[in-house]
Amino acid sequence: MESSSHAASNCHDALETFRIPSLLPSFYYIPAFLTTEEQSLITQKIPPNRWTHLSHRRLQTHPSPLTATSTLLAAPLPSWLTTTASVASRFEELGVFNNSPHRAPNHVLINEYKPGEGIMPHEDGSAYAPVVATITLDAYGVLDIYSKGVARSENAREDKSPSSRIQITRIFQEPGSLLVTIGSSYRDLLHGISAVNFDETLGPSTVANWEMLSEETRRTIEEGVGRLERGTRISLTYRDVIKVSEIGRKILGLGSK
Ligand SMILES: O=C(O)CCC(=O)C(=O)O
Ligand SMILES: [Fe+2]
Repeated sequence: MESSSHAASNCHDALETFRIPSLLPSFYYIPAFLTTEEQSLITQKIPPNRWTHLSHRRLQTHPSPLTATSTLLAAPLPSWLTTTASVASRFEELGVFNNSPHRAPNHVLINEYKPGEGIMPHEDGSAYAPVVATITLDAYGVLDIYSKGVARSENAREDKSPSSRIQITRIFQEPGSLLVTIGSSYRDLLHGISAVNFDETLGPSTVANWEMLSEETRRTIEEGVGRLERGTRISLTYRDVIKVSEIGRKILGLGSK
């Protein structure tokens, strides 16, 4: 859909260089956003006592989980999430949050996936402005992208089964990379990570950002004939929660840290 690139570019000029060409116009892949050293600086700062254990991954939320009404109690993000490797400044340079209400992230989810773990296809929903900046740490990831529509079926009930969702493509996330999902890609598509120990059939025809991967990554995948063994991947997803309540700051005395 080359014709839509101009409309998408006006506020995200710096990001345009990194647009994944074969997808809807609002996925951007920035390889080597962080060096190996910068990745470990961040990994070392992740607090070991903040994990919530879920069935197929573990999760932590900063500065705090949203309330039942999808509201963030105002509090700054911990500085290690914004100043380490100048992450927040690098987002600014790229204009990642230029169009979001607070023009900067105010919420970060940290997910850790061991080999064989993943996350079911889902959408991130309307609590957040439609922009997510995902940093991949330590090991590669493969994000499966699905349309919200379901495959046609003779049996209407079957339409609701997860297997009938239409997988559009996959995005390969190298360690240290940044993936930015904006606008229609955020609103109109689902994403998930399959709970496998090996990814199979990786290659130019199945990975949307194949041409943007390093030669080393492509060679490794080719040597494995499209098969790659998962390691333990940590993802940091930076978001802008739309509703923010100052009550947390005023009454609970939060935000002074
Ligand atoms: O780990 C990822 O890259 C995806 C995480 C995710 O989709 C989520 O937390 O909503
Ligand atoms: Fe998600």
